Amino acid sequence: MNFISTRGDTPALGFSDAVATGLAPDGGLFLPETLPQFSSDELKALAGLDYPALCTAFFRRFATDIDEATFAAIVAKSYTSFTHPEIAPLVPLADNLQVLELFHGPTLAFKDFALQLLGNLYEHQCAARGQTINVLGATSGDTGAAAIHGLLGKPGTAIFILYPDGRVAPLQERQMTCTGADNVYTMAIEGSFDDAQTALKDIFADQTFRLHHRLSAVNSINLARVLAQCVYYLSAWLRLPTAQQENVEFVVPTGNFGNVLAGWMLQNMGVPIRGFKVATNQNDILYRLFTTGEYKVDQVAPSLAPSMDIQVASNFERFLYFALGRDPSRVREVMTTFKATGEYRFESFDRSTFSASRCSDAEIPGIIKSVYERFGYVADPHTACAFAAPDSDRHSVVLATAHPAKFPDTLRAAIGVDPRHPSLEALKSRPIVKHPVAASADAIRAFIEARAV
Ligand SMILES: Cc1ncc(COP(=O)(O)O)c(C=O)c1O
Ligand SMILES: N[C@@H](CCOP(=O)(O)O)C(=O)O
Repeated sequence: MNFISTRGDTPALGFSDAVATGLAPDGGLFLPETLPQFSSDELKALAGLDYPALCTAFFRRFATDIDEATFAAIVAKSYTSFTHPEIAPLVPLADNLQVLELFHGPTLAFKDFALQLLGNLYEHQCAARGQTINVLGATSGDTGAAAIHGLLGKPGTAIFILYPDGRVAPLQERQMTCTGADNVYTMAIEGSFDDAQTALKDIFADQTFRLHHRLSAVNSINLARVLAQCVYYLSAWLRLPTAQQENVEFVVPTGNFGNVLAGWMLQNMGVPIRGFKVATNQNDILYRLFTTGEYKVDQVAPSLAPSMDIQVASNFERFLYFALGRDPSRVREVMTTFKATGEYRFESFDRSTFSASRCSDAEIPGIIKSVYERFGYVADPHTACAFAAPDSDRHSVVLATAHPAKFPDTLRAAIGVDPRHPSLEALKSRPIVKHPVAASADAIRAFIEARAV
């Protein structure tokens, strides 16, 4: 399987090279050249596989340049650090409502699903190619921690994480800055996640720097992230009774649009999912897109669901590619206009698969309370956004994207509960090590230059 850039000016690459490259050199995002199709017989054959076996079977369609036994071993290792035997349990709340819990990995957020795997893939690549690798990511809280824990102490790797200072939750910051690992560098920048992500893309666009440092990406600009996230949708879908399978809507707390895009890509591979609800916080650019057809950037407003405080959603470009009939020249045109004006209006696009909801900060505590009172379920503030606009005519599976213990202040204020997790408690007495760096590509480049392996 080859992977092509949404902007069409990069030669197609195999899986391992596309993963190592991260952002395509033409500024676009990699996508599979064609989306493989799963027939209903093939789907039936996947039912009953455990999570690692399902993940391996799914990736056979994509990671065709890694032999199956090697890939299976990488996958098996990646999911041993999850504490729930089902890896991604489906918790019933009502007849037509379930929660897909995605927070049983080492950093208690859905990012672990892809970043444990990516960390092990990088380790495999370093060994196979006899090279070191420097990994760069931007985070609004969870990707950074998960990426760091995917690569912690792995020989031949260094990891550089940009995050908006003061705009991630205190325990998220501790997960990144209290590791004590000497291959981890956390850069606290002034500004928002969008500022961090813009600087990161500028650095990846600098091919000389990227190639010199063998720089790779851990954000969902990396196609391996999105593919690994397809697997938990598939796993959940396969576990639903037949009547629910075709009527299911996944309700997805959304920021950078990687999570819900993964589900949508799986639907486009022939898995008959009814639809997806894009659930935003008060940073509602994607809510506005899917209700009006207009994609228009606004100021990022810090919220109680800080990891979703994003306006410029990276994976919009992948969606755009499909929405524009897979025409890279149109993607280039739209992205150039968008960069200059901060807006784009679709004349028409089929958004029937998507519904959308948004949730203000004023609403989040009330939703946490009502979910707790109605179902006895403790939802973190991001997951709470997915409960904002319940549907009655379909089977809803809400994606619980983070463990509530990461956000104790909001939980205490909403329901008087103080959720704790031993891995987070252990961090509270450790020293924070972070590096203030200006949110400019030059300053970040200089920082990396001095520390890269
Ligand atoms: C807890 C949590 N929920 C939801 C999201 C949004 O996911 P995505 O950026 O893939 O849309 C994030 C960050 O990405 C997150 O950390
Ligand atoms: N919410 C994310 C932001 C980055 O998203 P990604 O999926 O592109 O890595 C975070 O927690 O860092």
